[in-house]
Amino acid sequence: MARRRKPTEPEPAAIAPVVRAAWTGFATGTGRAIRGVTPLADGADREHGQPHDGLGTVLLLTGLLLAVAMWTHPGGAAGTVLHVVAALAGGTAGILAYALPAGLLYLAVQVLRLPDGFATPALIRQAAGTGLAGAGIAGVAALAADAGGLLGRITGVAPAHLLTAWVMGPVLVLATLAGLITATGFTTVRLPRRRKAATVVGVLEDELLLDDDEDEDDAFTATAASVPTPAAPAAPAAPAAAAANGPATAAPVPVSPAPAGAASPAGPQPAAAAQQAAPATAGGWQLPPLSLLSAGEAPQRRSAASDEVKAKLQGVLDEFKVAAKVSGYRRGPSVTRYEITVGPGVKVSKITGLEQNFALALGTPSVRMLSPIPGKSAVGVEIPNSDRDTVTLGDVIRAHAAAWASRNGHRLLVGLGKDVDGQPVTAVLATMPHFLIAGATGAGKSGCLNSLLISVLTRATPDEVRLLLIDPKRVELAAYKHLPHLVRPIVTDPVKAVDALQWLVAEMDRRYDALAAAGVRNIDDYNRKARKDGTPTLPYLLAVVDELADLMLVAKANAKAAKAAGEDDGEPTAEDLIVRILQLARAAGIHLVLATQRPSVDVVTGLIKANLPVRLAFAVASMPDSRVILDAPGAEKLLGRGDGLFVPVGAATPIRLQGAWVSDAEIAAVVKHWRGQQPTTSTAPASTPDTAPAEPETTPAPAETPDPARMGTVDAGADHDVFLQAVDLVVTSQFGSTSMLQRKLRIGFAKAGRLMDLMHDAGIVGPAEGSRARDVLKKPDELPALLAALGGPEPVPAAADGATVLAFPHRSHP
Ligand SMILES: Nc1ncnc2c1ncn2[C@@H]1O[C@H](COP(=O)(O)OP(=O)(O)OP(=O)(O)O)[C@@H](O)[C@H]1O
Repeated sequence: MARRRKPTEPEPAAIAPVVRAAWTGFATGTGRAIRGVTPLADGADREHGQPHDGLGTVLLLTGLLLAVAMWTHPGGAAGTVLHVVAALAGGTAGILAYALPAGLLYLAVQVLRLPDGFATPALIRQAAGTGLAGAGIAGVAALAADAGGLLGRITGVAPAHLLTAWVMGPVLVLATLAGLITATGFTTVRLPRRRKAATVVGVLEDELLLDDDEDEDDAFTATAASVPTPAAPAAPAAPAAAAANGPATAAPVPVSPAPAGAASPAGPQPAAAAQQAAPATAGGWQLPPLSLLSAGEAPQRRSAASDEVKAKLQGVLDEFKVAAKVSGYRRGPSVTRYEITVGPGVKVSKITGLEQNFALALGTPSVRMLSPIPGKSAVGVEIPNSDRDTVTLGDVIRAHAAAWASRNGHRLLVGLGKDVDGQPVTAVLATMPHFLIAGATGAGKSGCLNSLLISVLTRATPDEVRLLLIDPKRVELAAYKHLPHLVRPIVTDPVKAVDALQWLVAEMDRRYDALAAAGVRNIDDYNRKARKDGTPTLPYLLAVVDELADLMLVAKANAKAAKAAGEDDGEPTAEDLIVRILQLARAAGIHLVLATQRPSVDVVTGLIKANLPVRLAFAVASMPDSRVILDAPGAEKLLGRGDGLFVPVGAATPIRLQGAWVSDAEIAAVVKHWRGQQPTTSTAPASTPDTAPAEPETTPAPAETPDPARMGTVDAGADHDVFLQAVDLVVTSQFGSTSMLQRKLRIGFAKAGRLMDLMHDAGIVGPAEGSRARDVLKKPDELPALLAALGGPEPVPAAADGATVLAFPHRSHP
């Protein structure tokens, strides 16, 4: 008769889930502890499943039990049990039983830290090699001293009956050696393989790096002779050599190993390695060390909170009887993406339709569904992490340490952040070739601009990249005002910002003239040729506008007011200029980064958007705002503080990323590094006098001494008459403004800019001073003699009233 269970006795069915839950909790905790001590390997969590915590924990416990049994001899009842275990192990493996716990513990750690499917071939190879070596050792031990246990008898004694011990001995030794070689790979030469983030950006970056290799190599070789030997990055090790390299290289670059926690998810490319490989100097400039950029927190791959969310999502699916399974998750820096595998015959819309229910179950409005997850046949649900990780630019750069350290890569390589898989996202601004960053206030635009600028400043000298910073908000970019990379002081006045854009258009035209004269198609070809010919190269020009709305709206308001007053002079608007640059500037090496917190159609107009395919949206207030930026909804569900959606070149779907962060202290350190540096040699002066490094805002540029000897040599070619009219206008009005010349002489901006440059060459006006009109260095009473010197008509005698008579009748202004 079956025993009746007492009413107080728990049902076995009720015990089982408790035990299972306790075991799962224990195994998960063990796995997390192991992973906390030994971080995942490069790319370990990208394409693979979760680690096997259950199997790993069983192996770990077995290894520990055997270790205690074999290596210690405890007394008491436990000792008796362990003695039996040791006897069993010894009987099976002989003397090898002493090494068995070490093997099991190693295997357990590998199973716990490596995700399913990752490094499986390597693990199988190691296990097979170890097995073969074990069989060989046990066989030899069995033949020599009957100490090989059951295993040794099978592998050594039994075959020796057939082949004799004289044959089996050497065979077993050879088998042992072969096993050891297979397991350790001791004799194989392993070339390091570079792993890259499999983003569209990464691919582009690869192409670019390869493309540039050849000529950049040339450049480096060519300059190596004329430039002092770069100071060894590990300068403390070779102070004497560094000191011998002249002033620019004498100061050793401080190199410190990456602070604790610098391990990046993209793998073991240690910061120190990047520093060692990076040349400290380039063209006489000294590049800042990457150690100025700090490391973030070590990313967490799993957390109890994420496991809980996974269970809740599964709960919702079960509740609505949808045959789908939450098969896993990827924990990114700010959100975790849960993957739902859809069962056969289940409509995907049934899952996506549960968005509100997921939000309700989790108590968060920010649920974003992806159907499907790009590259996978699964539906994604992105849920904000309760504890977000800060992604530092230092970590993103160090994850691409090799690319950053290399002088072969593109100077406009920038770190943007990390994607949901925790992989670094980088981009080459030159391929984009322009970039729109938009988001509500506080969403992370300035953080992103800082990351872009600091990325460039860690790799590019002023000979290689020049910056034009337009900051109508006045404070956002102020930290950069002392950089030698600036082509002019930071422009803070929206009206003057339009002048700066005009200058940029003129610079673009001048560059096109230079490209045409050299018979090349773009700046890269031009620089390649210049290096071969030993002539100056052209720097890239990166213009950053923070805030586009101020510029567009103020300029629009001014134009409207001028029109109302009947003064519409047909000058190009900010939009006209921006569109022109967006359309044409790429070949000239000019790239625009536009940031705005007003993603409305009057700021990000259709024309601007049509020419700006690469965009990054941070959190916005509404879906229409998201549509303005991305042509799709999604940005309204972002979390702010650097959580963004990035549309790279040619991408169909945006990449969700957590923007990289640089602190004010890091910006200050990098700017301080550059401030005050003067190159010992300069390989690439700017293309025009206008692109010479600007004096800081506080120090007005000294007026250039006019050189009368230069006047006769000024040659305006076919435009000589117009040039003389321009000189007349400028000297008479004492106003060295390019736009004034445009208006009065009805000429284009490029021509007006060229005439102004000629006047500068002739010592009539001073150098360009930001967006201000140039100083006029000639007085009206000097005009007749001046015109005569320039080959103009004979001086006209002064009028009887003493007023200067203009040598040229001005065209009437409509
Ligand atoms: N990538 C990031 N990582 C962590 N925190 C960030 C990040 N970006 C921004 N934040 C946080 O959000 C705050 C606001 O960011 P930021 O100044 O970049 O916003 P913004 O979009 O430029 O705003 P505004 O338009 O008002 O200037 C920062 O002070 C910082 O605390």
